[in-house]
Amino acid sequence: MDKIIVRGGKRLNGTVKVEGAKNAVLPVIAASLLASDGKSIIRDVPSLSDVYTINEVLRYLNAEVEFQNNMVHIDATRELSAEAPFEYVRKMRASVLVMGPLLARLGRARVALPGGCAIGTRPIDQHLKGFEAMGAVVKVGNGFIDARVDGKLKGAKIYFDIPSVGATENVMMAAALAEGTTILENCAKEPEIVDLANYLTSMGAVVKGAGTETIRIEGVDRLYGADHTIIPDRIEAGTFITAAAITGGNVYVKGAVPEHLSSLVAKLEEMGVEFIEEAEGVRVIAPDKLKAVDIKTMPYPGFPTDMQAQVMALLLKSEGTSMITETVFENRFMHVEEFRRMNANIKIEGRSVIINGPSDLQGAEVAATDLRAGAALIIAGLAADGITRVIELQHLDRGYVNFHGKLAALGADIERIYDVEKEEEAMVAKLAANVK
Ligand SMILES: CC(=O)N[C@H]1[C@@H](OP(=O)(O)OP(=O)(O)OC[C@H]2O[C@@H](n3ccc(=O)[nH]c3=O)[C@H](O)[C@@H]2O)O[C@H](CO)[C@@H](O)[C@@H]1O
Ligand SMILES: C=C(OP(=O)(O)O)C(=O)O
Repeated sequence: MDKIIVRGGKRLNGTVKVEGAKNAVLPVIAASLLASDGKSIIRDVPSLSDVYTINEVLRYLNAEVEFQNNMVHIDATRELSAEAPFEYVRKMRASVLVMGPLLARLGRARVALPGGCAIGTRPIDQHLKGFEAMGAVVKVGNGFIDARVDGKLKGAKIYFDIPSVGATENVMMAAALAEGTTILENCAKEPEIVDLANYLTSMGAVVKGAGTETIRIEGVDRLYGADHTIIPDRIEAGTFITAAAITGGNVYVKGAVPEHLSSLVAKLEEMGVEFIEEAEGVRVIAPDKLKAVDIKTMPYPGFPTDMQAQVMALLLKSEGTSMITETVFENRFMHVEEFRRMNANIKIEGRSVIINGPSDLQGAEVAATDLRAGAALIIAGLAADGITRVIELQHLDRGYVNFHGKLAALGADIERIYDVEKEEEAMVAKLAANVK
C-alpha cells in the first residue's frame, strides 16, 4: 500500500503542465475499434492506470495496442472479439464504452455489467436505449449485457432522458457505422464529446453538432485509423488551480483552456481568486482571504461534479457559510467524513453540504474514497496544520499523473511512500535486530 504525506503551510509557486484529458482519451481509444482499415495514433495520452486498463481491454478484444512516450498506436484491423469481461469493467466503468463500437462493427457486443461505484449507482439505461432504438436486441443476464443486431444498426432519432456523457459517446460511436442518419437529442455538451467527434470525423465519420444538445450523425460504411491529439485535462487543470488558491499561491497552469473552465473560474473569482489568461494557459493568483460561495454541480457548461470535492476543500478555508449541492451523482460526498477527520466544520443535508468556514484544518490520516476525493484531501492537507497522510491512492492514480511530484515541484512539502508495509516490515526487522 502506498501513502502520500503532506505537511501543510507552503505557498505554491511556479508552473505546472496539464496532461491530456483522461475523460477524452478513454472514449477515443474505444472509438479506435471502429477502424477496420489503417492504424490510429493518439497523442498526448496521460500515463494513468485507466489508460492502461482501456488498452488492456482493446488487447483482449484482439486489437494491437502500443503505449509509449504519451502516444498510443492502435491497430484494430484484425478480427475482433465481442466480449469485455468483468475483470476490466470492474476496474474501470468506462470499459463499457467499447460496447457502441463493437456493436457497430461486429453486430454483437457482450460487456460485463458495470454496477455502481463509490459516487453513485450509475446505471447505463440511456446507452442501451440508444442501441435498441438503432435496432439492437439487448439482454441482461448472468452479469453481462448482450446486444445483437441482424445486419447493420439503423440510424434513429434518440432523445436522452438526461444529458449523459457516456451515453452520448457510446451511441455516437455506434451511429458512426450505422445505416442512415442518427439524430441524438438532449446530448451532453462536454469538451470531451467534441474531442471524440473530432476524432471520429478524422476517421471518416460524418458528425455534426457535437458540443450542442443535438448531434447528427450520417452513418458510413467504413472507418479508418487516424492521427489525433487529446485535449488538455480541464479537471487536472482545475485541481491545480484549486491547490494554488488554497495555499495563497501564484501558479501558471500551462495547457489550461480558459473556455473549458468558465464555470470554475467564475466561482473562484467570486471567492476572490484572480486569473490572468497567458499565451498557453492560465495564471492563478490567490487572495489573502477567500470568500464563501454557493455551488451547484451541473452538466457542462455548468459546474463540474469532478471538481466538487477539490473546491469543497477550498471552501473549508473560506470565510463565511458556503453550500455545495451535488445534482449529478447521488452519493458523491464520501470525502466529507474524511474532511471531518481533519477538523472540518461541515455537514451533509440531503444532496447539499453546508460549510462554516474557515475551518482550522488539522493534519490527519485519511483515505481517498474516489479519485477526486484523493486530490481534494491532498489539497486540504496543503492548508492544514501538521501532517496529513492519504491512503487508497489507487483511486488517485486513475486520474492524476505524478500528482505529488507536480505539487512538490511547485514548492509543496509532500512525498509519496511506495509500499508502506514493506518499509514498515524493514523498520520492524531492523528494530528487532537491534533488540537482539
Ligand atoms: C470516463 C468519463 O468520462 N467519466 C465522466 C463521465 O461519466 P459518465 O459518462 O458515467 O457520467 P454520465 O454523464 O453518464 O452520468 C451523469 C448522471 O446520469 C446518470 N445516468 C447516466 C447514464 C445512464 O444511462 N443513465 C443514468 O441514469 C448517472 O448515474 C449520473 O447520475 O461524466 C461524469 C459527469 O460529468 C463525470 O463525473 C465522469 O468523470
Ligand atoms: C468520476 C470520474 O471518472 P469515472 O467516470 O471514470 O469514474 C472522474 O473522473 O472524476
